[in-house]
Amino acid sequence: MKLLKNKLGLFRTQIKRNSSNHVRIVEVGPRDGLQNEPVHVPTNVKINLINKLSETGLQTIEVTSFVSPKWVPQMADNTKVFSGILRKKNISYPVLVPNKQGLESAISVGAEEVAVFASASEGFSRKNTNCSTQEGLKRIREVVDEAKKNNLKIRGYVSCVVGCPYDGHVKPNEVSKVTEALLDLGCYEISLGDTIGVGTKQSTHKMIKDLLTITSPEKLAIHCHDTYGQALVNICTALDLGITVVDSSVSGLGGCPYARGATGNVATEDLIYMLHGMGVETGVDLKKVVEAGHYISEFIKKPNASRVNNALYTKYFS
Ligand SMILES: CC(C)(COP(=O)([O-])OP(=O)([O-])OC[C@H]1O[C@@H](n2cnc3c(N)ncnc32)[C@H](O)[C@@H]1OP(=O)([O-])[O-])[C@@H](O)C(=O)NCCC(=O)NCCSC(=O)C[C@@](C)(O)CC(=O)[O-]
Repeated sequence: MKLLKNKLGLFRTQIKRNSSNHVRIVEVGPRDGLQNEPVHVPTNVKINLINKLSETGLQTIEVTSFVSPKWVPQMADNTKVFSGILRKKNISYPVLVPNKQGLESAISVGAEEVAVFASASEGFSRKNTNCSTQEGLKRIREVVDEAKKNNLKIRGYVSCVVGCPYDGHVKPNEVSKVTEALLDLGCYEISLGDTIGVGTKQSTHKMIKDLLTITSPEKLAIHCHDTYGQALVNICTALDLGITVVDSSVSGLGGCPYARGATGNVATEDLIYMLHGMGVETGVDLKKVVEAGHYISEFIKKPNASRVNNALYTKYFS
């Protein structure tokens, strides 16, 4: 009986996967990628990067964050960056906001979508936002109420969905509780952040399965840092469970300033290469993303963290 049930479950997942042959990529490089960059990245370089990314076919590009510049100095030029980019009609340009002060700044420059963030673990919540998860959710309620009055779209993040740099293992039901709270507040989608990239196929599967008891895969996105090289496997696990929105960072830029040692997100180039190889459409031109990734990696003088970029750049451009 159990075997039959498992087989049926797998069959349903396959149907879901086959019927959804498109993945929406949320490019987070300009925000999540650059926020932890020790080299000061000038405003015009950030603007050039975002404009290049806008030409690739990406539908969503997270531009910057309106957080305290005392906490994240690299994002202090948020208003200049947002105002300087060439915004295309068919692209959404969300910005990260932690509180009402950030929301007001975002609204003042014309942001139409904001992303709020809470942590499934207490330790990370305190280090990242100077408050408990519950206090954070209260702050988010204020942001969401105001954002709704201004007709903004609101995306939610849950950080530390499988592990926390301070508290260790995070239980799936803690992730589900915070996700449910953010959905109840009115977020249209929740991005599940493996902030320190410790997830494996098994822990990612367990976490998402728990979430699927309270919501549907259409409400979820996956956001994997690649610290342990597990990101693509974990993304495939999420796709198998019906998730069709994936966050990534051009050339694997980044990390979180409050999660020491964590590397960047899965590289957008690697994600596209994998998805296209699986026959999944993204609408994104890999060659143009490779060019954008090379541009920013050259500027910050770091080896490009995308293996696909390293393999393809000379092939495309020499
Ligand atoms: C939440 C706070 C503000 C609390 O920080 P706090 O120090 O408790 O806040 P405060 O209200 O006491 O304010 C302190 C000072 O900051 C200013 N301030 C306060 N807010 C703002 C604002 N919005 N914009 C500009 N300035 C601001 C405020 O005006 C004041 O200035 P002062 O009076 O001292 O001159 C702070 O902890 C913070 O900004 N944290 C954000 C940290 C961050 O950006 N982390 C990275 C993003 S999260 C992430 O990367 C994970 C994610 C989303 O990618 C998913 C994943 O990977 O898992």
